[in-house]
Amino acid sequence: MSHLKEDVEEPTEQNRIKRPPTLPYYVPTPVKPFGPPVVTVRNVGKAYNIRGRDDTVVALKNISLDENSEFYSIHQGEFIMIRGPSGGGKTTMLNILGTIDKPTSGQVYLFDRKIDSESTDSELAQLRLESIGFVFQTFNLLATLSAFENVELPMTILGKLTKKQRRKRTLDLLKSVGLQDRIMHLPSELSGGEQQRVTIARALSNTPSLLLLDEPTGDLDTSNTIQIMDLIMEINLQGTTCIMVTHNPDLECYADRIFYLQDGTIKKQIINTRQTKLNEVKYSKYLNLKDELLQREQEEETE
Ligand SMILES: Nc1ncnc2c1ncn2[C@@H]1O[C@H](COP(=O)(O)OP(=O)(O)OP(=O)(O)O)[C@@H](O)[C@H]1O
Repeated sequence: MSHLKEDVEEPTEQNRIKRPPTLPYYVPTPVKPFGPPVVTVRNVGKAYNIRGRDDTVVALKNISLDENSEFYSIHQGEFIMIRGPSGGGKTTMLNILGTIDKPTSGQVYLFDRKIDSESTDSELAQLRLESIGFVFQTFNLLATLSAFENVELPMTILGKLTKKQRRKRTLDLLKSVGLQDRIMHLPSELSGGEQQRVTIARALSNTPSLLLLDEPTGDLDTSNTIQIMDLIMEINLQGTTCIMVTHNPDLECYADRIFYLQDGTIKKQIINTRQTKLNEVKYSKYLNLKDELLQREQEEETE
């Protein structure tokens, strides 16, 4: 089954278009083609044992993302968002897709490689280093290394480039995220938005096929949130598959497809026929207006 954009133009009840890209704070982006499936999930479950107690927490129940089913596989170049209530299993799912965690049952196929409870830690570590980039809410930069050294490190560990090639790629990456003037800064000398840019540059250092992002804008203000989302979308439009967890419903417009996870299962998915960006000025106005209305409502209630 093909899942090119044209195939999903007609919304069904299940795959309805969440929002047409016509609201004033949306900026449409070019329609892009998708490649073959790169992430397939079959009957994945995850149960955590509670230390010191004869008890388990079931975080994921029988999740499948499979061609020919409603929740089809993730295709190369897709931008996926995972949303849902706290404790629903979003981070657990992202960690399993990123091989940071292994499923208790079922299998994940990443670029045709099978990952299950039998996969070895060293095999998964190599797969992560070569093919997967990670961006977290809390930046996770090494505090004693400069922006340059943080970005260069994964390339040094992988050992495929010469020192000269690494240096050029590091500078190119820092330039691509707009940090050419902050190369020697330590993380503590950078703003939150700048630190997240370094994290994104570092995540891209080994040219990953898959970029996983867990609340990448959770600690950022509106302006930085939009700048970081625009940057992630640019990376996605160049062909990198992105899977992002977020609590912010206003960011859904950046995604091609959104999964809603609750109680460890996918409750529904939404397909956007077209990705859109947020226009910072108009979106900020909309947020201010929303705040004003909320404040007025509260004042009226207390009168
Ligand atoms: N290491 C762990 N040990 C035990 N239970 C865990 C562990 N990690 C997660 N859980 C439990 O698994 C369930 C899913 O957690 P998860 O972090 O995936 O949810 P989430 O949707 O990402 O939540 P949030 O939005 O609050 O970050 C929760 O009930 C959580 O308490």
